[in-house]
Amino acid sequence: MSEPGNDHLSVEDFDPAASSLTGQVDPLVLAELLSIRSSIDNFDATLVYLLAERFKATQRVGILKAAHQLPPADPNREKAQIHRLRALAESAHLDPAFAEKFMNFIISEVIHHHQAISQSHSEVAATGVLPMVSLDGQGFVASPARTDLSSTEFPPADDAGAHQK
Ligand SMILES: O=C(O)C(=O)C[C@]1(C(=O)O)C=C[C@@H](O)C=C1
Repeated sequence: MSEPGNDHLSVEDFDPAASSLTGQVDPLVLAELLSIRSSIDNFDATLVYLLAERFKATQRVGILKAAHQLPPADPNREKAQIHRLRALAESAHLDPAFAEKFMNFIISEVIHHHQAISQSHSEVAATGVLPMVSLDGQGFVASPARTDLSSTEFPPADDAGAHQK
């Protein structure tokens, strides 16, 4: 059984009834709290899946940008995104300032990933060894089996610059 906070906690180890309030509040109140928390748990799981899909998409952007030597950040795109998200947040009765802060937090993480991809792309060009970038905070994993640059996932050379025009 893994401890909470352990990096390798498995989903099955989750105790939905874990609470510091157990034994300290009316059992009926605790039951209602746990019932609401079961929805919160579903929302949180969905957030993780949504974020994972978003990071999969931004990883593709990072690879594209690295392959075409484009800068990791696009400030005008960010301004437009934040403007739109603030409006969406307002209409959804979510604090726009929170929406902006959350979005900026995600985007800054994406930019770090882009920088890591760009650096590994340069290293591939310099060494001919293809590293793989992980999105789970574990850093780079060398891939000794992949040294043939003719079949990397980067767009082919004749594609270079196609999106810069
Ligand atoms: O769309 C891009 O160009 C991205 O790199 C993705 C993204 C984002 O996470 O939405 C991240 C960094 C950029 O500054 C703008 C947007």
